[in-house]
Amino acid sequence: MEINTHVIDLPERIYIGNGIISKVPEYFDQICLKEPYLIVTGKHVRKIIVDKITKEFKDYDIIEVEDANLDEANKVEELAKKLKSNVIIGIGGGKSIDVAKFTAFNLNRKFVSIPTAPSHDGITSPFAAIKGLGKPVSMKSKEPVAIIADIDILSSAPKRLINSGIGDTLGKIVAVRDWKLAAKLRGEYYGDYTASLALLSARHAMNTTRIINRDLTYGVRLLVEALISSGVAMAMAGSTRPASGSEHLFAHAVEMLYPEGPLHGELVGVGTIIMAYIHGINWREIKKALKRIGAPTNAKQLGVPDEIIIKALTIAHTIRPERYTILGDRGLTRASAEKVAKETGVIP
Ligand SMILES: NC(=O)C1=CN([C@@H]2O[C@H](COP(=O)(O)OP(=O)(O)OC[C@H]3O[C@@H](n4cnc5c(N)ncnc54)[C@H](OP(=O)(O)O)[C@@H]3O)[C@@H](O)[C@H]2O)C=CC1
Ligand SMILES: O=C(CO)COP(=O)(O)O
Ligand SMILES: [Zn+2]
Repeated sequence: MEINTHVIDLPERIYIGNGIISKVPEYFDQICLKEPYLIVTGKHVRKIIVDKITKEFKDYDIIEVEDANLDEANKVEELAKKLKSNVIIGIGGGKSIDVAKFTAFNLNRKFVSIPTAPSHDGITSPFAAIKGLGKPVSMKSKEPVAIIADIDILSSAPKRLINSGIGDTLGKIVAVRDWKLAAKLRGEYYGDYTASLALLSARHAMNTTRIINRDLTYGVRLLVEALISSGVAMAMAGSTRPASGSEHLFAHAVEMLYPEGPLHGELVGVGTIIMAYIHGINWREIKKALKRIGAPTNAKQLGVPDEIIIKALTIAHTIRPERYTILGDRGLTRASAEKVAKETGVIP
């Protein structure tokens, strides 16, 4: 009899609270993380936040990444080997965290996640979106030994980044429907528990849209918890399936066609409106929620030409053919793509 082993890599410890960034050295002692450390960050985050963390470090190096791609990951890998660092720390948005966890996985080093923006659910997930590997989808990576989520820092991130995290999380409403559909039509494994966890994150994100305009700190805390549990859902499922369906395929397609475009979560938000419409669920509620917080709901606000939106809708199903979604095997015709984009108000 074949025994299927399902391995779940979860974060070991999550620190979440206000002003906790100054406690990083204390936390590292608690979980016995030893220097030298390698910090992976971006040039903006380095200026604003990294110095606050490294004040008490003695043996460490910092590397700035501009993009989450293979070339950058290779540079980080080389430096980590040279430095003989056992701990790779990602400080920043999704890009820096992804490069750090991908390198930590390849070298089998410990990975610490210090998010500076609640813009994505890669904070916890043992997956990384690394460009240059053929497909714009996530690769298996290292789970964090610790996540340090300072709500003061996360709340002071630009509003656009906060809204982006809400968009990424609302996407789970569609992702879970797509997963259920794949289970019914293709007999794909469907994990009820992880699906529920992902949906719970989306519910939290929906609540956040009602709170954040009057209580930013509380709203961000709620959002961060949602992002963390969506990442846990991915870890438990052993894939990004609970967190990424047709709405993400649309986002990836736009990113491919229009690389310097919007933030990941902004695209996922608009993708969620469109795919919810195709699923026949309450897409207006999703659109209203995004509008409430001032997140983009159409091509103009995204800064993406209408033609790219239509093209992306027609190619989205080809991005990850093995992941069945509402787009089916043949995707949308150009005429249908135009129709759904118009009816949802994404294009005029
Ligand atoms: N692994 C996974 O499961 C997931 C991965 N992702 C990936 O994450 C990426 C998206 O992450 P996202 O955070 O939106 O984009 P980025 O990491 O590219 O960050 C966007 C910008 O925000 C800046 N920034 C971050 N924090 C702050 C802050 N506190 N104050 C001011 N500026 C700040 C960054 O600065 P700097 O230039 O210094 O970095 C960067 O310029 C995509 O590559 C996506 O594929 C998304 C979801 C899940
Ligand atoms: O962005 C993600 C979840 O929010 C990861 O999804 P992908 O596997 O589609 O890259
Ligand atoms: Zn995402």
